[in-house]
Amino acid sequence: MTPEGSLLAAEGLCKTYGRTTALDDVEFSVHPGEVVAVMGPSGSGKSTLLHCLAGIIPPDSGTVRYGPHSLTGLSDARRSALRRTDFGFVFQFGRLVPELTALENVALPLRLNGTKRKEAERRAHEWLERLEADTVRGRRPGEISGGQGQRIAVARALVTRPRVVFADEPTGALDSLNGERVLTLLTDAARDTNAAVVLVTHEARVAAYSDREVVVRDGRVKDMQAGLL
Ligand SMILES: Nc1ncnc2c1ncn2[C@@H]1O[C@H](COP(=O)(O)OP(=O)(O)OP(=O)(O)O)[C@@H](O)[C@H]1O
Repeated sequence: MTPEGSLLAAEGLCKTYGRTTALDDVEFSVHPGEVVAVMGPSGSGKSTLLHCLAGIIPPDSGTVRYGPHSLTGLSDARRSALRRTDFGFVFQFGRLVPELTALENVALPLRLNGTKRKEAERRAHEWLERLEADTVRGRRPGEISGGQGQRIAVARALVTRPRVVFADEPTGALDSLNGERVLTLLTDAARDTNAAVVLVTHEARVAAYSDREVVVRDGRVKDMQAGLL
């Protein structure tokens, strides 16, 4: 796939940790509304790719373009601001704030972006309903199940209406039924809002929820549907 019309595109990404090559001349792009599954064995470079794409870690060389912005050329402060407004994140273990209720957790990204409490909680409530987690809105993360926690994490990632959602093994800690429900809710919601999704996983079944799969092996990316494997 060419990066033409893409929302996020990386070229020539390289990243090493000491003697380990985590990314080796990687190209990657994703379009608005597209769900791309990033697959590959453990240690192949999937998380490093996701972190470089999201501007969390800088590559040693190469570029990441997000819309008109060169992420790699922005200051740390601008990159952080862009992450808060334009990107959403879901991790393997929700990473919810333990002291806050589910509703407060979902409202948090809006509050950090300056939205007033009442409006932030109204929108958080809507997303909790959509993610089928409204019944636990008053509970703290220690008082809910793993599946409920991941639904809350997805609601929190989507509440700001991000243009790109980065999900790193979002169902890795769930049983298959809960995992499938979370994936359905995540990808449906992202498609409805025309958000792009970069979905890192080593579970083959997750690919069924994606529009395209790429495979990372030894730091190199291969596009399955481009027939390069
Ligand atoms: N902070 C770090 N310091 C040193 N080496 C690292 C660091 N982060 C990643 N690596 C190494 O880079 C390589 C790629 O790691 P990465 O976490 O991107 O792989 P992955 O495909 O996401 O693996 P997994 O599926 O197990 O999460 C691995 O060899 C890993 O050990």
